Amino acid sequence: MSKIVVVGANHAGTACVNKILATYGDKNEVVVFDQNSNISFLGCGMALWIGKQISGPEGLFYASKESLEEAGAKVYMNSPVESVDYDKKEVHVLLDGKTKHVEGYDKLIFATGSTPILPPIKGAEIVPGNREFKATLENLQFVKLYQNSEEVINKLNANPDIKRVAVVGAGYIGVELAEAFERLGKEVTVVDIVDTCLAGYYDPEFSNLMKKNLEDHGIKLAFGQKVEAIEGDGKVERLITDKETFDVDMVVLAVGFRPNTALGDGKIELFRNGAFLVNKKQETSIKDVYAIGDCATVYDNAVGDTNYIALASNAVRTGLVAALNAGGDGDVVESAGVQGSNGICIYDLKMVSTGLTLEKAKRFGYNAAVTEYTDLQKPEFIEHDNHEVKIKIVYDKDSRVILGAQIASKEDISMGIHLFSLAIQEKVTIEKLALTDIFFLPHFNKPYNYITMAALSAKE
Ligand SMILES: Cc1cc2nc3c(=O)[nH]c(=O)nc-3n(C[C@H](O)[C@H](O)[C@H](O)COP(=O)(O)OP(=O)(O)OC[C@H]3O[C@@H](n4cnc5c(N)ncnc54)[C@H](O)[C@@H]3O)c2cc1C
Ligand SMILES: NC(=O)C1=CN([C@@H]2O[C@H](COP(=O)(O)OP(=O)(O)OC[C@H]3O[C@@H](n4cnc5c(N)ncnc54)[C@H](O)[C@@H]3O)[C@@H](O)[C@H]2O)C=CC1
Repeated sequence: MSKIVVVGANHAGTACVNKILATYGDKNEVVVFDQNSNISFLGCGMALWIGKQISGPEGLFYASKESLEEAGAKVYMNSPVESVDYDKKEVHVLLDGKTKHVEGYDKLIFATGSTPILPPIKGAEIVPGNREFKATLENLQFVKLYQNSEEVINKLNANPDIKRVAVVGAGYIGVELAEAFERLGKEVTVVDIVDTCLAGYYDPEFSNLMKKNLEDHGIKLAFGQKVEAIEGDGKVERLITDKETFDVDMVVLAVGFRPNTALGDGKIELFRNGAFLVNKKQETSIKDVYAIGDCATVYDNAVGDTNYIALASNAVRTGLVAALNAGGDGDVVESAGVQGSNGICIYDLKMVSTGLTLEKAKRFGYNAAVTEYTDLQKPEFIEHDNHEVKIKIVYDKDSRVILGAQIASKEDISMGIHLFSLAIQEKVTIEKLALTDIFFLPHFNKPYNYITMAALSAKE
């Protein structure tokens, strides 16, 4: 019997632990340490909870210490792993945040995730040693954990005077929270250093749809501005950028995640952003040490190389791969790689994307071209609930292989993006996509649907 120690039990850790125990039963002793008091919080529900679109946070958890223990693991919560002795194969833990404890391992799996990036903004600091990203200035909020959303909600409930909220970062978290605060009747300003929103996921014409959507709902956009300082007498009063000063009562910082890899202690090879560099088996550069989820790299099929993409979907899948490799007797399972598929729904605008935008494809050196199409979801004779859909496909002019896709509509077009995710993974060409069998039923789509039409319209 071998002992597997898992550090971190959120989405990656939970998936991994459950898979090891379900697949290899009693072959392994599984010991789990997590520094938090809860696990499996679905951050994606944070905006829905804050914006009162769901009644409470209860449904945002799908696992617990008890459920992992029922599956057969030994789980220690509130127990940070402080260091690892890779030669002796031991982890050093502060059990319950108090008692020093040493646990030996045969295999070690890091699922330590990520932390919110703290940009160099005067006045924006985290209380030293605080693991819940508490800022020194009151009403300056980081948003990652369950506790963070709870704190925001408690403050808003207790202080009706918090009327003006600035969100720094117009990525996925920032845009979702902007909607949530606006739904609460707050005056919302979204600031981003680049001159658009969702720039990592969409080309400008798609980002512009979201921009307009936000503005149509009264959200103020301050794009292309660098935040220099957050000021106030003990609590937030002003947000100062290189161009403007905003009087605000709360500031939320959401400018991306940084991998949490301090336990590597300079001994494990890292990617350029500090993530644990792993191969397709989730192995790090140290034997018997694996890394999964937001603390690790992924193999990105769209760029044909290692990359960093922090998503719960990647966390779960990398957890499964590590479980199958670490839990069995020399089993070898390789990740199929990822495309960074993602989606967002703000008010009634739904946008999904996968792979590379045109701008990114060019940056990665592809001779990239695009084909676009806009049409109704269903035939014209369907007079109700029939909205326009905009699609853009990015492909490589030389190899003809599909590199990315973006779709936007008021319709639920989310399932369509999975086709493109698989197409990128399997290196499907734009010509092959044009002849792909896509069913037709007027309740759902058109015979010459926008996917086929976009592919058939490829000119270059
Ligand atoms: C507001 C918000 C919305 C999001 N929405 C989506 C979405 O819609 N779709 C999507 O795909 N992704 C979404 N994400 C991203 C997603 O939440 C992350 O990609 C995911 O949480 C990564 O899971 P993980 O288990 O790898 O890491 P984490 O969730 O960061 O978990 C790491 C775990 O490790 C523990 N840990 C860290 N260090 C130690 C240590 N030294 N000792 C013990 N324990 C330790 C932590 O307590 C934590 O439980 C969202 C994130 C946020 C914040
Ligand atoms: N729907 C989904 O799939 C969701 C996914 N997530 C994931 O969680 C992770 C973290 O999300 P986000 O924090 O929103 O990161 P993000 O990468 O989506 O967006 C960060 C934004 O901050 C901006 N920015 C960077 N530095 C800045 C600075 N100094 N000042 C102002 N703006 C700055 C960037 O231009 C970018 O628009 C991402 O990997 C994201 O994909 C989060 C929420 C929802």
